[in-house]
Amino acid sequence: MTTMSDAAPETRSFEADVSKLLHLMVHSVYSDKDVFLRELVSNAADACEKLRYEAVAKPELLGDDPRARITVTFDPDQRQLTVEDNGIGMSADEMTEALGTIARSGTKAFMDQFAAGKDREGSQLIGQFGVGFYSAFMVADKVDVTSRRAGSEEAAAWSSDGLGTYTIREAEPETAPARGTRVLLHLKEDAADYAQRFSVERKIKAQSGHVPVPIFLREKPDAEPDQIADGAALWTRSKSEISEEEYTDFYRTNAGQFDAPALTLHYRAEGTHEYNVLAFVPKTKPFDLFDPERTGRMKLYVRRVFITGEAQILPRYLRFVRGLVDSQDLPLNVSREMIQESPVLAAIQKGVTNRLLSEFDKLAQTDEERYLKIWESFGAVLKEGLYEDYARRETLLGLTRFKSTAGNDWRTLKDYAAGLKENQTAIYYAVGTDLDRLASSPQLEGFRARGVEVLLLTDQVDSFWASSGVDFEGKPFKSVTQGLSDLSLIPLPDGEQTAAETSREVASFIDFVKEALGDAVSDVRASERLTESAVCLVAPDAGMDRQLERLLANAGQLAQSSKPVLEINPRHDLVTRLSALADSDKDLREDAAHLLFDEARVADGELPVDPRAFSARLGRILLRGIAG
Ligand SMILES: Nc1ncnc2c1ncn2[C@@H]1O[C@H](COP(=O)(O)OP(=O)(O)OP(=O)(O)O)[C@@H](O)[C@H]1O
Repeated sequence: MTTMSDAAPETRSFEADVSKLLHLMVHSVYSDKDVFLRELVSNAADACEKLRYEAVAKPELLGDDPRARITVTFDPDQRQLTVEDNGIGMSADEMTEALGTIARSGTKAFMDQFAAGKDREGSQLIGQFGVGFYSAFMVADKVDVTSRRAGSEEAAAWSSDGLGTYTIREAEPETAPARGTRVLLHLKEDAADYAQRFSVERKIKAQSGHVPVPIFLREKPDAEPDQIADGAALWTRSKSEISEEEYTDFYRTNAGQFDAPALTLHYRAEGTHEYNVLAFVPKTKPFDLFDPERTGRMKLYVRRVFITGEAQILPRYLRFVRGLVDSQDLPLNVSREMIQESPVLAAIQKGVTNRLLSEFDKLAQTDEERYLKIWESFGAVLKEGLYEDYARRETLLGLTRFKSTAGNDWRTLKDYAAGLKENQTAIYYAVGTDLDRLASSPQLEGFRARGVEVLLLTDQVDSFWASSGVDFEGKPFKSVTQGLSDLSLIPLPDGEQTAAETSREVASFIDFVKEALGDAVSDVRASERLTESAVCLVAPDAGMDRQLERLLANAGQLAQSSKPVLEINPRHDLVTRLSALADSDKDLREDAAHLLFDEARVADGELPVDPRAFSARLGRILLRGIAG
């Protein structure tokens, strides 16, 4: 600390974002205020675990008080509640940093959502953004934090009413905890319940009964504390002794979540490496799931000592999984960086990833409905694995579910393969952003007519994996907007005729259109894939899928986009009539050529090439129609 004088408290302003956040907390009509208690207990437990970790290298930090402990004191007369730990503590600088700013990215997004917010969502957001401490201001009109860093003589005191400023000063040593942090809440009038035993005890047991640090409760600072939670690590107990409620409590406290898990995986790996795994798949999807900075949320413990939340235990495409791995074999006394490189960790990563995927598979077989819920929340993330994790691609393809032209239900690739048509050589897909629009795109018509199923892919990631050379049972994936479709080989159902040869007239109209459009297209040709629409756009034969090209172009990753191919339906009334027009109608044919191209662009979700020219052409044609 550079400027803090001995006695005088120094008043500082919160960072602008903190002020906004506090304003939201203070004024929220948010009903589930209990979460503040879970946040404070969870911070206290984290502080104890951090100390346990630092004490591996520096046992002297523990002094004569080696047992971690959280003490909660309620005082109904003073309307106060205190959460105290004997963990790592904070120096004055650390307090200014931790309790005056918001370090995490995405906080702005949090606040926008919170402000817009429905209560239930708000409660889920608090945990996700590490704004936990500030939630104390939902129930307190003043918060005092006194802390002493482990191993330090000095202590510091922070205080705020949550209204824009806080004070920080040196604390008199005798008023501060010998080690660790004390958070004292001056409760608001309508929050007096949090100073009552029945309420505090019940809430802590329900919300935080499974934190890995024992919790004591006492009435007033000089009373004898009772232990209300034993701090036994839930994951070391046997599965058969643990109830679903206990798992859910643990998940909520440990992962800062507010829903119930959609899937719980708890097992002990034995053999070359020994470790316990307790992992949860959430029910609801965090909204920062696609934030590029979002990393995995699995914590690493070594023999019950918390090591880091940063170890990448699972691949990125499983970043929605919460929980922990507790290893028996990793050394405690190496740095976090070294642990990351350890072959033991690599073995754990492999083991846990495989196990999770096989649990998904099992669930898909035994309880499809539950699996589909998980898929609906996290399928778009799992699919990233299709191009990031080549070795597990087949497994992941087996887990992937699709919407398709075959109906509204989710489909598997096995379902698709079972319905392959005679001479069908590929698995066809269409990519877009909107399912309904995709389902009605003209490119699908010829496939529909032949009963060929087309997968309808609407997640961003789909463009990437589907065009990365994937195949299933020997059949490659092929975009319906890409190149020539080989539809002519697939017979139409009985009674329907295969396309007749394109007439000379139509062929020459096609040549005319090609000339009229010039450089705007790479080709104009008769289409096999259209049955009802007059025109559609497809990618050139060797070109990229059109949706992928659009994505890359929008992201500025494409120097030059390719020219599309305009396909014309030679059997369409409009086309045959235009083809039959005399040469003297050249102007009309020219307008029609451009309008057909614009129509195809619009069907693809794009704008006409030149809106003014478009209106002029449309106007001319309408006038001609009116004039008869
Ligand atoms: N009891 C405590 N002991 C030591 N440090 C603490 C304590 N409480 C809070 N802190 C510090 O304040 C920071 C901010 O706490 P806050 O609850 O707002 O977010 P967080 O704990 O980082 O995130 P999350 O709530 O998602 O776990 C913590 O990261 C920690 O550094």
